[in-house]
Amino acid sequence: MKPVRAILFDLDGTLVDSARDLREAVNLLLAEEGLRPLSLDEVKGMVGDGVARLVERALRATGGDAARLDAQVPRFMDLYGARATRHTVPYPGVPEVLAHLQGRGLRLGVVTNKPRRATLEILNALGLAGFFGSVVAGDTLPERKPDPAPLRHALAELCAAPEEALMVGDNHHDVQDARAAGLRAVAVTYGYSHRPHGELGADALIDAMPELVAWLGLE
Ligand SMILES: O=C(O)COP(=O)(O)O
Ligand SMILES: [Mg+2]
Repeated sequence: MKPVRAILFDLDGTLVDSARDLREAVNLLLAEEGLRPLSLDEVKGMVGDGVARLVERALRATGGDAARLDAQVPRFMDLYGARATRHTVPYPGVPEVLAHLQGRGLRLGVVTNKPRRATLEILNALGLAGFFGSVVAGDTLPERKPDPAPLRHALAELCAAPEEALMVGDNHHDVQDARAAGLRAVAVTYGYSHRPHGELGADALIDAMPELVAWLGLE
């Protein structure tokens, strides 16, 4: 097996814990619609497939009208854009691991279903942007994860072949699209997976980002 030379990271639930800010924005939208607020766990169960699916799931779970998504999704983005970095933090060890891997010469990228504007705002605010040679967001291409196109796009930007690349994510989509694009996959157990971790089909499960360095043999 070829050594790993490029790593693509999912954002929400893998690099950053963004659920509190997402919850606040969702609950403001729900309040405007006269609907009940969601708990943090409910929101975690709805993240990972892009903002349109998050808003749709939030409305359905609270008895709202998902027929006006065309207006509700931009409204959510306005509400979220104003508070995307209030409580959002990197998971333990993430900045240190990214610095270590970059220092070892690995090429790093982000592939997320979150829209680009919020993605860049978070990466910049948390001091993570400089680690990544490619950032492919939910609206960068017409396709989103689990379609393998965003992963392939990131690999092309990093000049890396699938056989020498690894995807690290929290969701079955991340593992699924890594497989579809011919990459190895590591899943984190602390994120927002909607399925039991053992069923994700990843090459390895890690409970914290520093375990990735050991798994790669790059201590
Ligand atoms: O669903 C989203 O908006 C983002 O999710 P991801 O970073 O886990 O792809
Ligand atoms: Mg995720």
